[in-house]
Amino acid sequence: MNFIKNILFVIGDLKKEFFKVLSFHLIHSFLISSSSGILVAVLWELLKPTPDKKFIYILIILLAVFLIVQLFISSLSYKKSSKFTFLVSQELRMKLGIHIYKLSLGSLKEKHSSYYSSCLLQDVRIFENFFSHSIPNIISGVFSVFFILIFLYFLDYRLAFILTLGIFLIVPFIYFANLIVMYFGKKHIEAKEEMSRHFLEYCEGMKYLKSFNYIHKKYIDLEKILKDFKSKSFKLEMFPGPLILLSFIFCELAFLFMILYALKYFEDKTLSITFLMSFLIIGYRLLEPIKVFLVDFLELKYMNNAIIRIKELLELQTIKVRKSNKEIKNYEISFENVSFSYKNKEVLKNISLTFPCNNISALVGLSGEGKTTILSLIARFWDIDKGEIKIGGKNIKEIPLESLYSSISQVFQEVYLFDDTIYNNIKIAKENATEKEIVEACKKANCLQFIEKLEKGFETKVGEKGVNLSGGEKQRISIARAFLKDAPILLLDEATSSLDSINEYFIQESIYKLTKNKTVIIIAHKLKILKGIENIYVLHNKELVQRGSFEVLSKSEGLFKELLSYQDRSLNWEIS
Ligand SMILES: Nc1ncnc2c1ncn2[C@@H]1O[C@H](COP(=O)(O)OP(=O)(O)OP(=O)(O)O)[C@@H](O)[C@H]1O
Repeated sequence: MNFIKNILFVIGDLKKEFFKVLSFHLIHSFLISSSSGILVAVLWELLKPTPDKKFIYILIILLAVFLIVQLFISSLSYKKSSKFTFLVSQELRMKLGIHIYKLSLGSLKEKHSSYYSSCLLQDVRIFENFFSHSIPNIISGVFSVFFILIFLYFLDYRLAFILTLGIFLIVPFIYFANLIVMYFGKKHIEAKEEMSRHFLEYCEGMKYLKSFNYIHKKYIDLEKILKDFKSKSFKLEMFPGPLILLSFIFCELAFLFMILYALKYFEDKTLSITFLMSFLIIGYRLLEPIKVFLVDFLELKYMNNAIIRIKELLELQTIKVRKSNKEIKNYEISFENVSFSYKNKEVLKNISLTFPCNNISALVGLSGEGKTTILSLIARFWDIDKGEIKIGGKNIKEIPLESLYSSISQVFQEVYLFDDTIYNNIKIAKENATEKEIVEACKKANCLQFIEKLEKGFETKVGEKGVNLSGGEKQRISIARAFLKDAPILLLDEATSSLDSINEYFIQESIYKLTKNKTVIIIAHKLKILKGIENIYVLHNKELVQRGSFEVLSKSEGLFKELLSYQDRSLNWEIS
């Protein structure tokens, strides 16, 4: 009965609408069964020695009315059912979308992005198909069988009992077919996700596959995955199939068995010809909904697998915000004995540092020392294991996410652009930004010139992940976003690494202007650009090893001076 719980879980607050749809299907199946009753009445009248023609006409008119009402209710229940289905799937997709937004990056990264897209698209689609096609069949199957059986019991309980027995005999077959669908259905859904993941990688990584001449190997992998999917699809269809066929055969056998008994009772004179004929007609009508039910009931089990995955996604840990009455006094950021690990890999150990407001601070260290991690922790992409991170004296775990995100502008190492126009890509930083503000931000980020040179200017589509733009152009757009957002905290992670020297110079100037009343943290591998910065933190081996101004650090013995000297040496390096 887990599947009922699962269905109710997915339906959520729409239970009332669901029961309305159910009641329409119920009325519909009642009408279908009742029309069989009218047919029997016609038959009874016809088999009388002197049939009452007038009564037969009345019955036929009644039957016609029933059929019209049935048609009306059927189209109404179809409409209600479709409306309900698309409402549930829309709500479900929105619920999943919001849930994904609330996940910490740690939870989010536990699964491949194809998992989320297959949950949102394919699994919800399975659910959609089930609700729009299978639920009506299952409900009308169950209720039609129920109503017809009641009617048959009124006619002759002995024959009705034989048919009931026949129906119960198929239960073990359904049970085993269900187990098979549960098992192979799960594997099938997983294989589908695996296939979409590989296709995605195959397309996205094409540039690298070509440059490393690796396409052939990747194609063989893809072929294997496609074969695996084919085999799982085949198993899903083939293994439960014979059991369902056997169930059909058992139903037909039960019907034949019933005929044998009916003939026996007829010979015994305990069954009249009228009842015998009625049983033959209506009893046979019982088989149709049973068959439809059997096929669609398996769909239910397949859908159950999809719901289990949807539930799994909804159970992934979201970021929690603790209640607090404390106000943010300013935008100073402080780390107090912070330790952090990615799963089991410790990256930061007992780090304590302060990034003062109205000031620029910098993080320096070798590659992989945890600089980007520190910026991610400020934005609460992950939660720390130990210690406290505070903004203006308030623990970030107590700051509502919306307000935390709106306080931070971030320029990431990797720029992500949406497959939209340049204008809309910049505007994501400030929903209600005016055109003037966007142009101003572009001027500061030194990207107005290149945008205006494009044929469609701001309306140019950047392509998937910004493929139509160069690395430097993408980076400037991402800087323009930060200027536009104008948040009190600015986090710059190698923000100018893809730029030529001229652009880098002008943007740095803009950044320095921007930082007057902000808390700015810069990560830069080119240490020379940190000249004049008072707060530089040097990380090494998970710990903070040096702190101080550029002037002091460049003269003191330590990692900073060593890094600086290597940079000087690399500048003087030449191909001999
Ligand atoms: N999502 C993640 N899951 C697991 N480990 C991660 C993850 N992100 C980063 N790491 C690891 O954490 C360590 C610190 O990474 P981080 O990106 O913070 O370093 P960084 O100092 O910014 O490096 P770089 O200067 O090369 O950008 C690295 O060893 C990296 O492999």
